[in-house]
Amino acid sequence: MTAAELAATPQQHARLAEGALLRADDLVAGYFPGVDILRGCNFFLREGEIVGVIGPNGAGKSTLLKALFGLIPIRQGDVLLRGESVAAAPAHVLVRKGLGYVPQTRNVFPSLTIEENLEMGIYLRPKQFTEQFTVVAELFPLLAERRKVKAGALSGGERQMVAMGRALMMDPSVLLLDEPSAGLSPMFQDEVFIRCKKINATGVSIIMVEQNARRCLQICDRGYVLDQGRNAYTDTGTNLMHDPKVIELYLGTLAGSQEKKRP
Ligand SMILES: Nc1ncnc2c1ncn2[C@@H]1O[C@H](COP(=O)(O)OP(=O)(O)OP(=O)(O)O)[C@@H](O)[C@H]1O
Repeated sequence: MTAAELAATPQQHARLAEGALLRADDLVAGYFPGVDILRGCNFFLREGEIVGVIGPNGAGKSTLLKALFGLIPIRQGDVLLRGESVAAAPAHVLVRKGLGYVPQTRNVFPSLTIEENLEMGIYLRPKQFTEQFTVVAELFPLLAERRKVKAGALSGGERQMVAMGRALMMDPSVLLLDEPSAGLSPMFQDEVFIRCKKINATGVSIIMVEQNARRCLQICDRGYVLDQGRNAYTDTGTNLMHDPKVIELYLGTLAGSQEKKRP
């Protein structure tokens, strides 16, 4: 089955999404009344997977994460977490249910130290701070080494570690990452993808929105290409990377724009 065929039918989505950890069915959502950004988007994440979401600028990738995390109202369709509808649940409830979210920008408190930033991540269960800090520091040793340094003094890559570390403090089962490699040097970008694999290996399922489409698809179990708020293609990361239509329509231009950004 080709990527195009998989994306074509909502019935196939419904069948494939059965038993998924997190799924969105026929999602319609937006910011302003009467303006839909997601226009019938289907998505699912199975336990243990890394799923990548790529697509052109403005396709609705970040909006999908915000809708899954209860940050914008869902106008139609449903979001199910372990089979339970959470479409109306606000973000703080979803955090308790095991979702962690790392926004693309303004994802650390610059005037707070690394340690204080991580404390903010577990303010719902402060007594577990020490235990969870040890777990997070195993993934990001730098956070322990520099725990008294203010986040505002860190590099972009280090801030990204703080943001991911903070989201991991609540021991989530699903981590939603919005363009974790954005604005980082190629070396730090690579580091981010390696860390994501390590986090995934600890049992955390990951949804990753990325502009660095090729690198994202390389580490993903499955990927979605969004276009104009709908699924354009979906398949395994490897198949999407080698699908001539996906290359022609999305990877060529996306890869080109990535190249141009590099110094
Ligand atoms: N807070 C907001 N208020 C109003 N409109 C928004 C808001 N955030 C995004 N949009 C609009 O929603 C549309 C989709 O944006 P979104 O950020 O989801 O796209 P994206 O696929 O993540 O693209 P990019 O890669 O450029 O971030 C765009 O037209 C954008 O202008």
